[in-house]
Amino acid sequence: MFGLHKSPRQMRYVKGTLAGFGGGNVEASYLSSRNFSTHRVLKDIPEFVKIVEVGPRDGLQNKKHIVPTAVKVQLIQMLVSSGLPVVDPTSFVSPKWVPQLADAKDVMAAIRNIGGARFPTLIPNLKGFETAVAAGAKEVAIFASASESFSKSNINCSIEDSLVRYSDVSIAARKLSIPIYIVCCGCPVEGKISPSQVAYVAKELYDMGCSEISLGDTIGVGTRGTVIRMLEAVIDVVPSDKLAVHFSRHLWASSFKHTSVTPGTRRVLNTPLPTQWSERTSLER
Ligand SMILES: CC(C)(COP(=O)([O-])OP(=O)([O-])OC[C@H]1O[C@@H](n2cnc3c(N)ncnc32)[C@H](O)[C@@H]1OP(=O)([O-])[O-])[C@@H](O)C(=O)NCCC(=O)NCCSC(=O)C[C@@](C)(O)CC(=O)[O-]
Repeated sequence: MFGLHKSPRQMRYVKGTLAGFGGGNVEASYLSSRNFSTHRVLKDIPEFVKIVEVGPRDGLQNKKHIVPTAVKVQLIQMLVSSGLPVVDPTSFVSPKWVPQLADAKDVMAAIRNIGGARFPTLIPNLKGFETAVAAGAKEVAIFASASESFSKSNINCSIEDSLVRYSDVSIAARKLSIPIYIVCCGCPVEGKISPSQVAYVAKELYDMGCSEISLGDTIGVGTRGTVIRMLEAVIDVVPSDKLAVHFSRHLWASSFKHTSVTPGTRRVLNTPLPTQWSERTSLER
């Protein structure tokens, strides 16, 4: 348990069942951890773990059938009731691109006053930012890619254009907390993404004032080895306490089973509800 490695006062721990992860929880996974400190990023374990549940947005954005707004709201309420401190509720993206989340305003209106959790919502540009804030969002997340092809297929612009776009958002959002997502381990079009490329995009986002940078294994091809190399490159340029990770289920499983990339790297873990990559490909054009 954390206490084996940290003093009791350092043991801040947010406990939550990992949706879609067979009901296992983080604490139990850590108890079975072994093999610390072979890598720089594994030298320490986090003081606490924050779970960000992204299911209502990431899980539902690729579903073939559009889930009714009331069901989404109920899902969010239940996730908050289960004790999850941060839930990604929806995204303010183009309804032509993601019709599954065209009801973002209604979802936000229904959940904005739910107490006990934060609701960072995903936005792709200034228009999304303004709409989200008008709908009651108090926190937003932008999503950049370290893959040129994925950036184009996901937000229809190059990496450099996305950084300009997000710089505008960052200026507008200065008073808000802005988590960031980056595709890091692999790209459906280009394949492997180099750690230095991830580090470059992460640093740009950090420099523009993003409070948190979540590195995403978006298509679920990351391994413990590739993620460690990527994290080592990123923590050279961004403080580790600003980093989060967003893993697919298999990476979650292997990370926690075999010790994990999370010790020493970050306090925030994202956990999407189970989705199949075959469903996710619907986002590509
Ligand atoms: C970025 C755009 C909008 C560019 O899309 P575009 O077609 O290039 O945009 P545009 O500027 O040419 O505008 C086209 C139309 O979209 C409208 N528009 C423009 N912006 C918005 C907006 N914010 N909200 C609503 N509408 C918007 C705009 O007003 C216009 O409307 P029209 O004049 O045709 O009626 C589009 O590509 C888009 O929405 N992409 C989002 C796709 C998406 O949601 N992908 C999934 C994200 S999840 C992810 O990336 C991974 C993550 C985060 O989960 C982490 C992980 O899994 O690892």
